[in-house]
Amino acid sequence: MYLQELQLQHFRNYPSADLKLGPGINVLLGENAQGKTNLLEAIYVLALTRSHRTANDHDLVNWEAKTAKVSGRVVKAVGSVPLELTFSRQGKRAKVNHLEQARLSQYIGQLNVILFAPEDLAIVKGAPTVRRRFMDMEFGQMNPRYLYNLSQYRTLLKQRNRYLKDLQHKQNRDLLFLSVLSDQLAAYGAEIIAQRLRMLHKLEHWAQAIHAEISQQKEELTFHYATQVPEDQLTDPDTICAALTQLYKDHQDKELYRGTTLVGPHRDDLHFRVNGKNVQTFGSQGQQRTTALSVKLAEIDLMKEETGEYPVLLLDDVLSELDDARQTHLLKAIQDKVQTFITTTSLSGITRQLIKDPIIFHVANGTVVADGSAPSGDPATKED
Ligand SMILES: Nc1ncnc2c1ncn2[C@@H]1O[C@H](COP(=O)(O)OP(=O)(O)OP(=O)(O)O)[C@@H](O)[C@H]1O
Repeated sequence: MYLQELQLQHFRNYPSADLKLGPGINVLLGENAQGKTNLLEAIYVLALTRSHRTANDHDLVNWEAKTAKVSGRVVKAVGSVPLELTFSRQGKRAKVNHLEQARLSQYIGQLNVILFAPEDLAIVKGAPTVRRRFMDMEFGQMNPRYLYNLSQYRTLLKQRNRYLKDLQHKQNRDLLFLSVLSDQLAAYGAEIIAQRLRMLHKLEHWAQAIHAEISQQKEELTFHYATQVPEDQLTDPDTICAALTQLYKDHQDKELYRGTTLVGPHRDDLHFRVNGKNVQTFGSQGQQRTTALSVKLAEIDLMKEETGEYPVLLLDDVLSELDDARQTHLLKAIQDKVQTFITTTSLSGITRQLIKDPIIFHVANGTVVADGSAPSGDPATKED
């Protein structure tokens, strides 16, 4: 799939913008703080209805305006689809084919994106919440069922936590309602865990091959899904559900004491191991970087397999962060098959091959102008 056009209205520092995009490589070129990342963010938001930089949608609205709009047209094998998102104080509205969607989960998945940013290292080095968010965002956009289970699970989790808090200080506890909530939560939790395991199994397969190649076959990357559900019960959703139900019973006193749910996919983690050792704790910087890049690159293949289409790649300031070997792998993975957006302050830093036939957009102070070729005299174009 690729994004053919993008329109912005009062989005961040753009009063308005209307871009015709290329199906190959699109370079967003400009000085610092001009709006390059804001453009990438707009594409990310158009795909996922939320930003990767802020949890507050209102940050996306231009400081001088009340409403922001992002719209675009996605071209897929089956045809093209117009998408539109509006953000205002009243909330956000999402349209597919000009029709308003009652649920955002019906909208997400129309446009698939993978964002590469310097913060990706946090997937390996950061807290478990970063890895859970990674799984939820990525698997959610590939699989509407995952998104549905997740949203049901979150609603029930809030309700169960509230009820646990209510029970915390009571002498006479009515535990029947708690067990009803536990059963419901276990059912959705089990679906999420089973889907995570299925997707992680595939992701591991692709990531392993990429990691082995980058490390010249010296390292083997493996994944381990860390959960309280016993390993021999991590099979089908029914078995996982029974295991979770048992865990809620085992942890009941502790949960009542703490007033919160201590078991389930919202507490699970994903460990990356290189040659059997947890790379978060024991890996070198280089191994951690290779792991993060392998996992992100593997997503391209996973998305293609799950959705039938290649996703759109957003590279925010990452090329300068990668050494030559890692740049080459990134390049090989996207070459001629994936629409890519790259932000950069200068073309000279980008691998020569990577900027083969790019469309260049000059970004300055909330305006963006397309340019068929790189500016003359630029170091990257001198050899042409
Ligand atoms: N809601 C908003 N309304 C108006 N301007 C905003 C809003 N949010 C951010 N900005 C402005 O957008 C600019 C930052 O844009 P952006 O993050 O896209 O920079 P960039 O071109 O990617 O720079 P760098 O190369 O430093 O990452 C800043 O000048 C900031 O003040």
